[in-house]
Amino acid sequence: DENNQVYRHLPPTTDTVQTKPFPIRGERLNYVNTPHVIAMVGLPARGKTYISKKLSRYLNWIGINTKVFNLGEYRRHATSAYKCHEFFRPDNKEAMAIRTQCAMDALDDVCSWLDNGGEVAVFDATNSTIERRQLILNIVVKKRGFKLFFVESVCDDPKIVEQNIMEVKINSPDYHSMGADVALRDFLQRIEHYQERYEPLDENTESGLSYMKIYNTGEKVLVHKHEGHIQARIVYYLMNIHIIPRTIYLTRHGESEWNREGKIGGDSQLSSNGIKYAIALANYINDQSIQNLRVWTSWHHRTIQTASGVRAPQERWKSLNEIDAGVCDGKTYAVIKRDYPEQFESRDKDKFSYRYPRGESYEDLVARLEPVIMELERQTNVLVVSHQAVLRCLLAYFLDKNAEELPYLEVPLHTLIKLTPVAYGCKMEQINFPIEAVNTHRPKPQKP
Ligand SMILES: O=c1[nH]cnc2c1c(-c1ccc(Cl)cc1)cn2-c1ccccc1
Ligand SMILES: O=P(O)(O)OC[C@H]1O[C@](O)(CO)[C@@H](O)[C@@H]1O
Repeated sequence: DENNQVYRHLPPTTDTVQTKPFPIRGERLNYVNTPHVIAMVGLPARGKTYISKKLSRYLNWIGINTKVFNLGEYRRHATSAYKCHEFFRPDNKEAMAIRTQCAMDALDDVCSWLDNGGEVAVFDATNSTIERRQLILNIVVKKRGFKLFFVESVCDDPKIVEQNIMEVKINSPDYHSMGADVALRDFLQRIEHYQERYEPLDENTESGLSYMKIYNTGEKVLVHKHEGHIQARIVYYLMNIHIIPRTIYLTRHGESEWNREGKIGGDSQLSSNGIKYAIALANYINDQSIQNLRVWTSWHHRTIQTASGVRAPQERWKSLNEIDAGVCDGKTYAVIKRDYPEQFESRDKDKFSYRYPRGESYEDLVARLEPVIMELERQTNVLVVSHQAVLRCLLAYFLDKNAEELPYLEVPLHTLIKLTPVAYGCKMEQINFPIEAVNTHRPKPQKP
């Protein structure tokens, strides 16, 4: 029924008292959104936070309400300024007590978040012993009935571990008052303390757990008893990401004839300004001599024309086509406001979910763009030539923008967006080409 509830027995017939059948007492059968806990496992500097943040960004973008709970933040909140690695000695009883209490507090917050609308909680911690994983199982599964999936990152490549420490560890609050070399040495000691007690996931010792082991950033993965749709999606996503340095370029097509007339949709030609942009873009990109560059366009003429001068293999993606405005295709906003006043008004009320009659919503666009994002994660250097609504969706993924902000992101014509993955996020640069173009951006109307 409408709550995605699955009933073992037929709901009570309509002639009984209650108007809506109520779920079977005490059992969560709504398999569609059974709350999930993803618990990370691994030594420090194995990319656990990187995976946690990236996975959370992806799940939120596809509409699964996800939040990361980082144990390091709880420890920093519970203790005075970090001194040195001694805190992490396994025989440091006082510190161990604080660390266990922090874990309990974090798990408390995980459970209350999942009780209040959260769908996936990522517990970002080392969780490096069987004892700690048993504690999580008892609280999350046995006591609360949530699903639990462990994700272990195993990495014995010293170069990658060092890259991690230099990129994200020595800038962490723990080391803000130390020099880089002191911080590096201290952190390596910290890893030693965890190494002494580290018990990797192994089906011989923890046969009942659902988990995946990722070796050396995805070179090899082992999946053990994963269950359900969400866990399968997570396995698939984590098998597709990589940390090879690369750049993703995003741009709209050059100004089109219908842009000039204020008409939405269609498949019109580039205007003379748009042709100038196509030439300038091709010169700029060709001059960069970007290695192994791939160019992706939509099936619309205006994007194919815009990319035509770029010397690189080109692919046409139907899923990069502009949002389908249905009955409003080919109309200006003024005509839509005149002919479909109630549609026009309701669109701005909830622009993300609003669907044009016989057309699409931004929500529909995100679903159709998920395979594009998945393939972008697998690639290295790509130039995407697409459209205003589509680029808003892609930008929202890379910049972690929510459904409220997404439909109003500024993506002007004749602007090349350059995205470079850094540490836990993306650096964005905008290259504005000084070529005349109309402004197609409609800001959110101010509430009266
Ligand atoms: O396995 C690692 N070991 C050390 N470091 C790592 C990783 C991964 C990583 C792990 C699993 C997957 Cl599916 C992808 C990346 C990312 N990172 C990372 C490197 C530099 C900065 C921030 C994070
Ligand atoms: O969601 P918005 O703000 O109407 O922008 C999407 C519109 O932008 C355009 O690409 C150009 O105006 C139209 O084809 C499309 O309908």
